[in-house]
Amino acid sequence: MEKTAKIYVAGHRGLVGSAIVRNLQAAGYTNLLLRTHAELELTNQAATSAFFEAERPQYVFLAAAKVGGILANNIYSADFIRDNLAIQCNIIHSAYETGVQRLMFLGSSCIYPKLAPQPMKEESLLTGPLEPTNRSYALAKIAGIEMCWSYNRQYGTKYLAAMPTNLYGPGDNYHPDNSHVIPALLRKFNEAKVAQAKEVVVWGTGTPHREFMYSEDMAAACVHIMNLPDDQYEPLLGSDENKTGRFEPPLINIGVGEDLSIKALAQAIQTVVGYTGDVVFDTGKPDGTPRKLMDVSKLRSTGFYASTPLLIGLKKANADFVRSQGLR
Ligand SMILES: NC(=O)C1=CN([C@@H]2O[C@H](COP(=O)(O)OP(=O)(O)OC[C@H]3O[C@@H](n4cnc5c(N)ncnc54)[C@H](OP(=O)(O)O)[C@@H]3O)[C@@H](O)[C@H]2O)C=CC1
Ligand SMILES: C[C@H]1O[C@H](OP(=O)(O)OP(=O)(O)OC[C@H]2O[C@@H](n3cnc4c(=O)[nH]c(N)nc43)[C@H](O)[C@@H]2O)[C@@H](O)[C@@H](O)C1=O
Repeated sequence: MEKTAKIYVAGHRGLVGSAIVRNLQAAGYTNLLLRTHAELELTNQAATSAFFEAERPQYVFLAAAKVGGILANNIYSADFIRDNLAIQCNIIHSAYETGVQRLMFLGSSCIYPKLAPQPMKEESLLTGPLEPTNRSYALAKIAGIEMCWSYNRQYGTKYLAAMPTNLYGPGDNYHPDNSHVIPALLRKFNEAKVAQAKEVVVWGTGTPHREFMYSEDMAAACVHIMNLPDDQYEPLLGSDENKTGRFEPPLINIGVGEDLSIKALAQAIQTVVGYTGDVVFDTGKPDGTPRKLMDVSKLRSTGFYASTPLLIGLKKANADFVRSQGLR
């Protein structure tokens, strides 16, 4: 991407979108196209189409989505499938109509089957049943991958679907119930520390394993991939199955390649926060997928390695939480 290229970051106030904007600005990109949710409702097809017609971005990072943790996905499953299908359908089709050069659609590691072999390779897509707690969100994301693939095949577009592992970082959603595990536990341990509470309740059995990537590393990976030269980018765009007979969607995993149990994560957050009470597990809450460790060989073959160790990232994320809540 040239430094003056017009780059639309959809969802630029979210965890990932805001990190992409900071990364692009630090690298000297001067022509970023940004719209808040209030300014542009991306589930509205006419509004999205009019925006693309008027602005004609050259590159698009599609980081706008309805996002939440295990409980929100389970409870609001209709909202998750409806909003995500609409947002991605409107953006991908408008990008095609206005000649966007490259588009990166962000999915999630939950697109892979619940019991996919570990670490999960891109080729595990559509090989088995999904985790029920987030099936509606996962199916919307799978439809987004198929949409990128179909447009690439039929229209010769260059749309790539990137599948991040679980993410965390500054500006995260710290809602007590609807957020992901790291922001939720940062809130719970900090609040318990302030209140001198006897215990903190962690959901599930503590045995599931998750892989976590710091949002700044995720943004760096997205910008790195978007900037790959054609001879490295185009092989990622999927094959034409009719010609090759190969099931090769335009898919790339983004992660760090290592995971830990939720129990070990809770202990790490407890240490970072400095909470000295007990940790108990609420086994009435869902565990979700037992393990989802990404195979990141494809990403690494492009030359990208994440640089933030989990403990450093947790300290930075905790500092953001403390600052955002005015606790210190
Ligand atoms: N966070 C994570 O752990 C993971 C995230 N991902 C994926 O990464 C991407 C970004 O996620 P993340 O940054 O965490 O999400 P956030 O919830 O932090 O941000 C999403 C952004 O999208 C905007 N948005 C949502 N709905 C609409 C809409 N209808 N019209 C316009 N804007 C809208 C939000 O604006 P507003 O807040 O104003 O509604 C917000 O700025 C998503 O595709 C997600 O699926 C994948 C794996 C893990
Ligand atoms: C990114 C990813 O995020 C979701 O899937 P998930 O990986 O299950 O994410 P999670 O962060 O919510 O939970 C991870 C684990 O942690 C446990 N856990 C403990 N205590 C809390 C807690 O207090 N809050 C939460 N949310 N989880 C907790 C929880 O029980 C689970 O075992 C989907 O949205 C999915 O669609 C998706 O894409």
